[in-house]
Amino acid sequence: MVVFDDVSFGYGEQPVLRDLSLRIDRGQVVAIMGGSGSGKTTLLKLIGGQLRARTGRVLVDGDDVGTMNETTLYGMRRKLGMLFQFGALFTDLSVYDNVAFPLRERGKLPESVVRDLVLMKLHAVGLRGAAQLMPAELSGGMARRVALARAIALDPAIMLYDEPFTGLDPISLGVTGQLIRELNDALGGASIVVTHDVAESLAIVDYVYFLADGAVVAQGTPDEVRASTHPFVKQFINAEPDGPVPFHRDAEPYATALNLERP
Ligand SMILES: Nc1ncnc2c1ncn2[C@@H]1O[C@H](COP(=O)(O)OP(=O)(O)OP(=O)(O)O)[C@@H](O)[C@H]1O
Repeated sequence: MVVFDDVSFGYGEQPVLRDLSLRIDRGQVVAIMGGSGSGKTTLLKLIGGQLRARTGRVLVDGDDVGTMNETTLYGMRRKLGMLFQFGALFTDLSVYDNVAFPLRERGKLPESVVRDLVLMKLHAVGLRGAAQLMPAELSGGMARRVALARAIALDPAIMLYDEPFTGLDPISLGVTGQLIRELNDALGGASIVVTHDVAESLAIVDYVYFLADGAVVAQGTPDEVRASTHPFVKQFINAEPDGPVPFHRDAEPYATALNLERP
């Protein structure tokens, strides 16, 4: 469903992805893990076509995103559903109208069909009973689930999740993880979960890629990841502050920055 074939990308002079190759097959939920600034969000933007690879190819459902024009890009994006960490709901619209929004925007659907689809999506996330509430009346976990119902309104073949677990309480965390898995299996497509949340994602994904400095440094199934002796993977799994991923970003020496080196 998604293939990165030797992809390089940078903002200006700064290289962000270096010769990155990975693939996500139909039916799979795949986690992309990596430290802050390792290029995870950039990777999602390359899939959505907001950014284009400098070298290499990004294929979505077999088509090269880098060569798409406006029209084909628009068609490709219809296959994508996105849930972002702060995927804000429209605060002046009810839960029902939030989920109906992408369906109405698409046009042509009679309101009776919109209604059935909205209730079906809300039912899938367990919130049919919240249809008439306003976003301000929802807990953080509920709001995330409504955003998820809205993201799947048009039955996307590929779901992209950017930090879906951030800021959730343990119960909402588990519910969101299970929903990601169940919706993937129900939609019959593929899902990519960009996350720092090791425990939650290992419980639901089929495969994990670890990114560091814009390259894949380790990969495997959850069982392989748990058994890995790779220093990077161990640092991540055990949440160690320092290791192959340094705590400090490269900077001038601290003493120089504080002007302590003057005689
Ligand atoms: N629009 C931009 N212009 C310039 N540099 C950018 C831009 N967006 C991101 N970067 C840089 O590219 C690198 C990768 O950013 P990216 O957002 O992909 O990382 P990330 O892995 O998603 O990080 P995090 O987990 O902190 O969200 C970072 O060093 C960041 O500073």
